[in-house]
Amino acid sequence: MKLSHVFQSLKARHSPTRVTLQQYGTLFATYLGPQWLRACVMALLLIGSIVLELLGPQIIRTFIDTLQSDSRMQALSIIALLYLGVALSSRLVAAFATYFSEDVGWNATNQLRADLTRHCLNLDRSFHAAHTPGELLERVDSNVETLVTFFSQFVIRILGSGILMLGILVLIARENVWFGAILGVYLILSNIIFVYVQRRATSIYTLHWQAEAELSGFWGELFHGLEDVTSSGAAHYMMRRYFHLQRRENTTEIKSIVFWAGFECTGLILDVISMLIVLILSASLFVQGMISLGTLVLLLTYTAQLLAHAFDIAEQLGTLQQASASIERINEIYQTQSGVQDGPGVTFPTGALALTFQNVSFSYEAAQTVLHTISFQLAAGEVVGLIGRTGSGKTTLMRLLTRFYDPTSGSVCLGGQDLRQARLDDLRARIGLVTQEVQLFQGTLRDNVTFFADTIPDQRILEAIEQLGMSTWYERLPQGLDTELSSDGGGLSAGEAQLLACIRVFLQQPQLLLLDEATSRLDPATEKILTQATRRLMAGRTTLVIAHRLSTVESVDHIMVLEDGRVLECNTRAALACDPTSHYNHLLRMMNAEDMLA
Ligand SMILES: Nc1ncnc2c1ncn2[C@@H]1O[C@H](COP(=O)(O)OP(=O)(O)OP(=O)(O)O)[C@@H](O)[C@H]1O
Repeated sequence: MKLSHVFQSLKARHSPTRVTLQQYGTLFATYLGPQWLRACVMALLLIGSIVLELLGPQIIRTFIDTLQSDSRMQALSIIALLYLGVALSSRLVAAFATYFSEDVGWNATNQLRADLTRHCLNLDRSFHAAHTPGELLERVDSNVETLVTFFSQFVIRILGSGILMLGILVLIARENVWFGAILGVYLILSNIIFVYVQRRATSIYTLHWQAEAELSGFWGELFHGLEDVTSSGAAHYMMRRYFHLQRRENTTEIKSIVFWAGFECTGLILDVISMLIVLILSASLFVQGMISLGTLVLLLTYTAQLLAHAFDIAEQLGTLQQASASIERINEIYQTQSGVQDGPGVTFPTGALALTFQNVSFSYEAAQTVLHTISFQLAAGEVVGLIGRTGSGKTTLMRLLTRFYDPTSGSVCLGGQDLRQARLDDLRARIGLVTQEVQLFQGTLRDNVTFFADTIPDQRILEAIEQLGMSTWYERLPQGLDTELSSDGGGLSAGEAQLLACIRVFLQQPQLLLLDEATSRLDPATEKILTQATRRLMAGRTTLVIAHRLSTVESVDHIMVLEDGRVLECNTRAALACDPTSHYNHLLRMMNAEDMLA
């Protein structure tokens, strides 16, 4: 059972935020269930340490009572040694229990993190447009991190302390019912207070994490756009924004600290009052001769243990508060379902795929239609050049093909199959995409072209480089496939990054190719290699190329001109070039005039 099942019940709740006991239970069952053997060892060790801790005061009582009635050294020494053995074993067992609980906690959270990452990867573009990478990092990593303690410490300490306190209460009640009753009332009272505080604190922690996530999101954006920020002298404004977000994060953190301090103080006051009552009561029972000195010490030790564990529980409730706030924030992501759902699956033909847009309209937001009833057809293997002003909808059209979004109305068919019927993985494996901004990763050239897939042999990569006509460029790289690249470009120009993307796509062997030409000015050598590589990539593939230069569309079969999300004209390149009334012809004439002027 995966996280989706855990949170399915959350969706049915009235409040989208508060986590119920049942849901905690489901979470534990999901992530601790597969580790049941370790969890059992952990529970056994836990019970062992509890029994040993309960034994300690009993041995002390026997020691004191023996000392008063029969002071033989041998008996006393045996009792003292027994106490030492029990105390040592108790520590040893507790240490093993902690080791197991940490191990179980890490395994559980690693699994949770993997489930959450997978879920985020499957969400559509509108989700990623609404959440910055920094914010997602905060949720997938930091929020899950908080749950390590929840899965490990929480179980061992809350459960352990709870059982221990119950045991102590029973043992105290056996000695004196009144004692048991008073301490029982104390526990119920403190429990009510803890539950109340827990409910209040969750919203405070949530606010704090929201502020933290915003700050992380800001850092992510700042470091990603560092070049733009510094070159435009905007560092000062960005720092102001940073201070604003930092102040908000600090304020919420202070609130949560103050709240927690108040909570601890309440616990402390309750402890002092309880200890005072116990002291007065036990002293009067002893003076009246109703209990022995050993029993008096036993009662006081048990009471001290009881209060210490009640405080420990209070501390652990802090973990629970943080955990519930984390679970809520994780749940928020988990409740988000992708607008693009997997289809039942279809069989695509082999080779290049025909493409049909039928009355396709699309809007990112309901109020603004970006594409208006677009219809066109491309036969298998044809190449269409898309031209149009900025904002005319070229990129959006491509996004519909990769199903980053689905059309608001109409349909897109590839190889005669409606894209919505296809499985996403299957569809995307058939489409090669070269975008303007190629994302590089920290790693070698090999890692970057294979997306870290170690199943692709070097020989295949080198063949791809050769077949794309990029050998001259490759030979210039200092360490060949081992050349280290970094996510900020690592010394590669925009054109070179597109070369790298061409290798990626070539290795993928897609049936449909989508190219978004780099807008930045390329040096003539790189441009030549890139032009050759893209031509070879296009061979035998249906291709849609967003062209920012007219020279790019010189070799295409069809040209489609987009304007304000509408197809202005779509025909063979030759037909449009010959038609003096066409927009393309107008652009050609303008270009020629510019050339003559130059
Ligand atoms: N994620 C988004 N959310 C909302 N609106 C968007 C989003 N992406 C693009 N748009 C809007 O959709 C319209 C078309 O944008 P699109 O990026 O498809 O144009 P384009 O022709 O590719 O432009 P360019 O040549 O500058 O890349 C624009 O008005 C743009 O503001």
